[in-house]
Order: sequence, then C-alpha cells, then structure tokens
Amino acid sequence: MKFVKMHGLGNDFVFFEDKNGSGKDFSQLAVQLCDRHTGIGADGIIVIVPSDKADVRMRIINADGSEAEMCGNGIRCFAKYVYDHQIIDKKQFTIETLAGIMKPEVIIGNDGKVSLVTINMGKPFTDRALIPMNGPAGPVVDEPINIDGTVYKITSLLMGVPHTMTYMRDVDTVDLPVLGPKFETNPLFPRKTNMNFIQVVDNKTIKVRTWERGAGATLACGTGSCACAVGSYLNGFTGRSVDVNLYLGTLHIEYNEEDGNVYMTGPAAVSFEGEWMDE
Ligand SMILES: N[C@H](CCC[C@H](N)C(=O)O)C(=O)O
Repeated sequence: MKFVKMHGLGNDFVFFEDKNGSGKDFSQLAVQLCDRHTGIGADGIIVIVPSDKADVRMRIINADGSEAEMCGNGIRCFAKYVYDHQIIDKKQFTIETLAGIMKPEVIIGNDGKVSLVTINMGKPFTDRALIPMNGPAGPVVDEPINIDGTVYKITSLLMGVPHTMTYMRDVDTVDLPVLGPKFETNPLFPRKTNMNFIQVVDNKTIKVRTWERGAGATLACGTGSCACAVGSYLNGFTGRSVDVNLYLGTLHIEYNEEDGNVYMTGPAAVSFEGEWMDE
C-alpha cells in the first residue's frame, strides 16, 4: 500500500488515499504503522476519503488507534497533499472532518508546490457544556484543578478537539510523559483532553509544549496552538493575533473579532514516500 509521510512542524503523519472506501481497519493500521521501531513511525495516520458534504474528507487516527475529530497540523499537510496530487485544483476549498467543514487556502512556493497553508479552524467553544468537564455551564478560564496535591489553574476549550492548558514560567521544565497523562485521562474530561503547557513570551508571543490525547508528547499541535492562542487572549495575556513558538518553528494564529473564527497559518512538508508491505 503506497503512503506519503508528511509533517507539520514535526507533528508527523502517514497519509493514505482511500478513494473507494476500502473498509480497512484504520485503527489497527494506525497502531501498527505509528510504531517508531516496527512501523513507519508517526503521531497518527491521515486518510483521504471522498466527501458528499465538501470537496474532500479527512480522517485522522491517533497513534493509539483512536479517531480524532480534527487535527490542525494534519489538515495543513492534507491541504498540501490534495493540491499537490491534483485531487483538488483550486487554492481555496473545503474539507469535511468530524469537527465540521474546514476551509484552507494554500500558498504556493517557488517549486510550484504548496509551502504554507492558512486555514479557518472555525469557532472555539468555551462553554463548559461543550467542554467535556463536569460542573455548571460556562467558560472554563483560570479554574483550579488539583493533580496529586498540586493546584494548577487551567483553561479548557473545544477547538475541534478538547484542549486544556495551564501557564508555566518555563515550559521546558515540564516532564510531559509524567504530567501529560494525569490531565489527559483525568475523570473531569469524559472524552479525555489534550494538555498544553504555555509560557507567555510577550503580548504577541507564547511558547507551547503539548501532550496529545492518543498520541503523547508531540513536537507541535495545531489545534492546541489555536486553543492556547484563544486561551491566552481570554486570560488577558495576549491580543487576538499570536505567534506560537514550537520546537521546529512558529504557527501564526488570528482569533478574528468580526467572525469569531480562528485562523492558523503554518508550513506543511513531505518527508518521504514509500510502500507498506501489507501482510
Ligand atoms: N491527538 C489529537 C488529534 C490531533 C491533534 C493535533 N495533532 C493537531 O495538530 O491538532 C486528539 O486526539 O485530540
């Protein structure tokens, strides 16, 4: 089975086309392929599927086999894949996801291929009723949560997928594999949560490290970067235009005042193409 390995600032995915609805068990395939020793190695797999609601449909399955509603870095790579492979022949188009219809605009580089993508990620939901947390309806902003005796102030919102965040003086001191899962699987979040640790650099810049639901520590998280930009605005640490500094680069996020949508701009790249020898 032919595949293309792509990444968005190091958040990496194995891409397949499933034009005719093969009925493959992509969950089992994701666990197999994402293994960084016995598989191809990736944070997830992304499947290109026809759509009757949009120009094309994206499915994202995490490394643990769980299917996610959306993926910000993945959808930038997806937009590059479908444009560069002539599946789509326009620079602005629509992608069906489990979180709704997303609208990318691709920017072409000197090689004639997509280098950058700007995407309307839709509206963030801060209403607690939409955030998988117990308790009365209402935004979850700067609320205390006790983890093993330490109280963290969290903000939690839905950016296609559930994102929770807390602010730190130095995010590079966070032991993600220890602390991440304590939030991801906390009973407060019936659908689990992605967990983001934010360091405010200035009122236009934040530094983010993310432990992802179903994938663990990743080098970047697109929906997480969007959620952290919105959360930083809601907490009064930044304006609506934020650069999110990640390990391998920066994502630019605009939380638009007029339409209430979040716009993300960032790179997408192909690492290599190959053939997976099905058993
Ligand atoms: N692991 C996430 C989905 C991928 C999100 C991330 N890779 C991104 O770039 O938005 C979840 O299950 O909620």
